[in-house]
Amino acid sequence: MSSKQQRNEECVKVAMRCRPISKQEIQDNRQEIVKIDPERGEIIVNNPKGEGSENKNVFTFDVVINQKSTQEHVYKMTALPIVESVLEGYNGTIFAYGQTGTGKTHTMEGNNESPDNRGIIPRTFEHIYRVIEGTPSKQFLVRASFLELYNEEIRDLLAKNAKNKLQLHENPDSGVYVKDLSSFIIQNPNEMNKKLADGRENRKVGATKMNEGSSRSHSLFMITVEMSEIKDGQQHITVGKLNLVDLAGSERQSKTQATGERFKEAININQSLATLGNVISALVDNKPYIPYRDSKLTRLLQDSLGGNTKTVMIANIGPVDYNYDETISTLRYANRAKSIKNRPKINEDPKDAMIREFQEEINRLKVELQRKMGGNIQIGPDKVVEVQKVVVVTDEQKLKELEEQIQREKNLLQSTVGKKREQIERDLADSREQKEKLEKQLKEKEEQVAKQAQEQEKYLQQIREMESKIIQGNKLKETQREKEKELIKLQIELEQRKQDERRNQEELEKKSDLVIETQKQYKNLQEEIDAKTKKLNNIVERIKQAREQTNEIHETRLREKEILLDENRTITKELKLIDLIIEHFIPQNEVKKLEQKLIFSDEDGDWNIKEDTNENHKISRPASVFGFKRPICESARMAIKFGDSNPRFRTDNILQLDLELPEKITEDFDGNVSQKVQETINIALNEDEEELQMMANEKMPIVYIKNPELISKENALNQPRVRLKSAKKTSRRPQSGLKKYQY
Ligand SMILES: Nc1ncnc2c1ncn2[C@@H]1O[C@H](COP(=O)(O)OP(=O)(O)OP(=O)(O)O)[C@@H](O)[C@H]1O
Repeated sequence: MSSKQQRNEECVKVAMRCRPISKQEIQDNRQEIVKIDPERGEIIVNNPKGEGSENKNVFTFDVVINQKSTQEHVYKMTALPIVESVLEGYNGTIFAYGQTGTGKTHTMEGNNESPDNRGIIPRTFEHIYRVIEGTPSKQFLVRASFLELYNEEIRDLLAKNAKNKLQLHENPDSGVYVKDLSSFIIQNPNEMNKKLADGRENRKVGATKMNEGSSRSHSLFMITVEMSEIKDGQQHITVGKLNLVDLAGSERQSKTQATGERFKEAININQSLATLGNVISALVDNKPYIPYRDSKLTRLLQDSLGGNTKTVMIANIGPVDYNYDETISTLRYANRAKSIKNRPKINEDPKDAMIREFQEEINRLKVELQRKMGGNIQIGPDKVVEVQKVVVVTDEQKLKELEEQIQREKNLLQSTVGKKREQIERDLADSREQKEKLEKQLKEKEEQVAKQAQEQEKYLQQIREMESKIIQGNKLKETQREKEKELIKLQIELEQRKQDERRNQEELEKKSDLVIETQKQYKNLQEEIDAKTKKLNNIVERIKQAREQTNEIHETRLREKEILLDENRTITKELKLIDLIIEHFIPQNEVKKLEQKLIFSDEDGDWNIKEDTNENHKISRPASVFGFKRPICESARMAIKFGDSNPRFRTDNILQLDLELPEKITEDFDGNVSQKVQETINIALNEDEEELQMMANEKMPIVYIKNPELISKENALNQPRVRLKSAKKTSRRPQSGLKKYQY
């Protein structure tokens, strides 16, 4: 936003007015909860249910008006500066807001009981015409319209048929306007008051439990003041528009006990007021979208809230405990509205100014009149142009001169006619016939003059009528107005300074509150930081301890690993020896046979001999021989024949027989190992350690070591799982001194 725009910014001025306690409230023994300090612009509302410092609500406004203030004071403090601005060409809005029965209509219209009771609207009328009277340098055209917004429908209160509903329209130049709304040119305050009274007659008013004569609609009295001035030979037109708004009261259905039509009215009233609240909030929060279109009320007030208008909001409240909630709600509403920024500017030379049209029409009529007169008294064309020029600069003096000229010409004409009549009478004797002829000519001339005079009168009448609509001040009142203007200017300046000081003070207080709050927060933060630092130190200490423990565990594990490796080496060594012995001293086919018969049992974690179910492996015996207990071979039979009582070959059942020893082909061991065997053993024992490392896999989870208790489970699990080199071959009874270890 440019600095120029910022300079033009002006906040909505908010005034608060509290009405006096009513007779009914006194009768009901109601407690007064509102205290007002007009000097400080402060209002304190005590919460009837609250306790201690909690029960005080303090608000500051640009203007606060207490219960005893006069209507004149209210006018001076709120409307007067706005009306002065409207007469300079600004737009202005004065609107009263508040709970039902708090004095909005009293503030805006007042009552007719006495002149002192007149409200803002009638005082505005007087003010406007007083200023006009004291400003002869300008011409004014004042128009008035009056409408109400009832159940979201717009009605023209000054129309012949006030029931017709009107529509809202918008155009880029003049903004939102009401189509076909009647507008009356008004020349004085009395006429204006008459229009206000006429409109009031048509306005929807009903009794609620809260207010006998409650306004059931929002009303809007619009005054347009067009001003024309000649400056440096140039015509300047400015237009000021003033909206005087009396809103219907916000209310709670529970309190008003409204039903039927009243209930519907109340819903609509509350709805449009809620929208007004939303617009205020959106403007204050600088939202990108302002919901003006949500109700007709906000559309009508669009220019007054956040637009090109100087706005005063008067928040009306009641003084007693019963209305505490509504009072606080109104004050909060008003407090927010204080921050709305408008950008008022003078409306200069608008295209559609009516005063320009009027002036042009008057000039046209005057030129026409001059032309007619000129034609009669035979004024040359050059002279007409001159007259035309004079007429263009219209004023009362010039018109008088014109009338005098007409009169002079009339007199001249009459004296000429008189002289001619004398001449005719003198010549009468000469010829009767000539006399009659001349008389006829004279009569025709007289008729012509009369007709012309009539026509001139008609034009003059028309001009006078149009000119009367344009009002112009009086020289005599000019000095008085100048003085009054000076005084008002000083008063406004003084009041503005006070209000600025108040706003600055409030801003300062807000800032110091913020500083205190920040300090408090800082203190809290410092405490939080201290607590967290303490926690952090504890955690660091615990981490340190944990690290030390981890190192210890690590070292233990390394030691355990070493031991385990050591054990592994020993086992591997032993296993290799066993392997070697098997390889070299047990026949391979026997080893294979045994391997096939052996099976590892997961249950008991040991090798068992498998039961051979293969039929082919079963020993087939010879079929039984009759007369013998069991099968018997041929040689046994022969032996029986030769008297042998136990002729069976003992080899029939080798398990019951001693082994038939093979023929001895080795020498007895005499303590000296042959060189070949010794070399083989040495190779096995000196083999690379890595190859000796043996770990069982899941199928072979058992190894035999000397000290299994030295291997922790953890270590065992972390060992690389390597299948025993000759697991099958070595899976036999362990060497003495080795113990079974299972991973
Ligand atoms: N400042 C005041 N001094 C004396 N009487 C007042 C004042 N304000 C209001 N009253 C009286 O209180 C009554 C209610 O006031 P008024 O009708 O103006 O309220 P309202 O806010 O316009 O109500 P509604 O919203 O229902 O139209 C009227 O009788 C009025 O004369």
